[in-house]
Amino acid sequence: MKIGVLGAGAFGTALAVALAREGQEVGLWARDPDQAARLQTERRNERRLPGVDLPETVSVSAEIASVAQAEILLLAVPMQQMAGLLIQHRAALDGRALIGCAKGIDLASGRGPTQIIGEACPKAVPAILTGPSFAADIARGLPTALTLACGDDARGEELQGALSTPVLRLYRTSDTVGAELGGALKNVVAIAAGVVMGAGLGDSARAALMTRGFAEMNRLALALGARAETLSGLSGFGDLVLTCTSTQSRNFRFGHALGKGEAFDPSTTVEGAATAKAVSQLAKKRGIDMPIANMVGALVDRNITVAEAVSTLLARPLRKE
Ligand SMILES: NC(=O)C1=CN([C@@H]2O[C@H](COP(=O)(O)OP(=O)(O)OC[C@H]3O[C@@H](n4cnc5c(N)ncnc54)[C@H](OP(=O)(O)O)[C@@H]3O)[C@@H](O)[C@H]2O)C=CC1
Ligand SMILES: O=C(CO)COP(=O)(O)O
Repeated sequence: MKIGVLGAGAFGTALAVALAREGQEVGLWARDPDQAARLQTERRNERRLPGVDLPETVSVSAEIASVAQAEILLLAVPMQQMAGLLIQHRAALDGRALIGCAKGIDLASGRGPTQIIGEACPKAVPAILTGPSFAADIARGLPTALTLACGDDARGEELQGALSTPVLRLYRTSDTVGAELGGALKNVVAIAAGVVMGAGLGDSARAALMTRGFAEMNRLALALGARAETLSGLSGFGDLVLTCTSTQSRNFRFGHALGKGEAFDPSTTVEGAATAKAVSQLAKKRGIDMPIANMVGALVDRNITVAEAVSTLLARPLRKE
């Protein structure tokens, strides 16, 4: 089955490389014609995924209509860009299997990837690929396990088969809500974990933050219809652990810089920043307590200082676990 990847960033390029290494023909779409031409001739994406060669079976193009002819399309653009991309290119994309790879919630609509896909492209088969996996690890061929969530389990099984490789192992679920909320919320907690470490609060405080963050993830996700086992799986707990404990994570590094009072490159993709605000809004509407997400949203907007955020969290009333 031919596969198309829309978005030639770190993750899109890594997925294209991993699938092409298994002999798959992969079309990779970069929106900028100059960048597409450079990748196609140089066979490298030095800006987003340095040091990785593109296999011969990857062809890079800025023509979305040609890449979109593939049966399966992976949408590897940042969350806040996904709705615009789908609406702009609906004619080319509707009716395909469209697999969201972004980890976040759209700030304007409060929706996750599969709902955004379903609304923009009503004839598409919406799915999501998520779980603990750094682009650089995938590109190096290191073993990774991810979650493929599709509401239509029969189509999900086809996609699972088409996108798995011996080292990229996909587990399957029909719980799209749980899979996408796990991936979105763990980025918010990872920013908070970075703040804790950057502010010098220590490993014990990070473990406490991760645990309370996981409780918070469950509270919102279950209220929105997710299954508890999805949150405990790769797309929730698994990715929470990875992202809160690795300096490879951009969300963690962004939080670390906040905690230390250092600057951070604004061109870096940090999905948890907008998503913190999106989930705070979702939770507020439902009366759900999300102190960590609220704190991250306020820090991102510079409405509070790190010292104020820490003392607010520590001053919360003592309660049952
Ligand atoms: N990197 C990782 O390890 C992983 C990332 N993800 C998820 O994948 C998603 C993408 O992240 P990642 O690839 O790392 O991000 P990058 O910052 O590396 O790349 C983002 C890419 O999206 C492109 N892009 C941005 N806006 C648009 C648009 N409107 N239309 C078309 N293309 C656009 C950018 O193009 P341009 O260069 O022209 O700006 C760039 O190629 C995120 O949601 C992230 O959470 C998931 C798992 C792992
Ligand atoms: O989602 C990821 C790993 O699973 C990548 O995390 P960052 O976006 O924080 O780099």
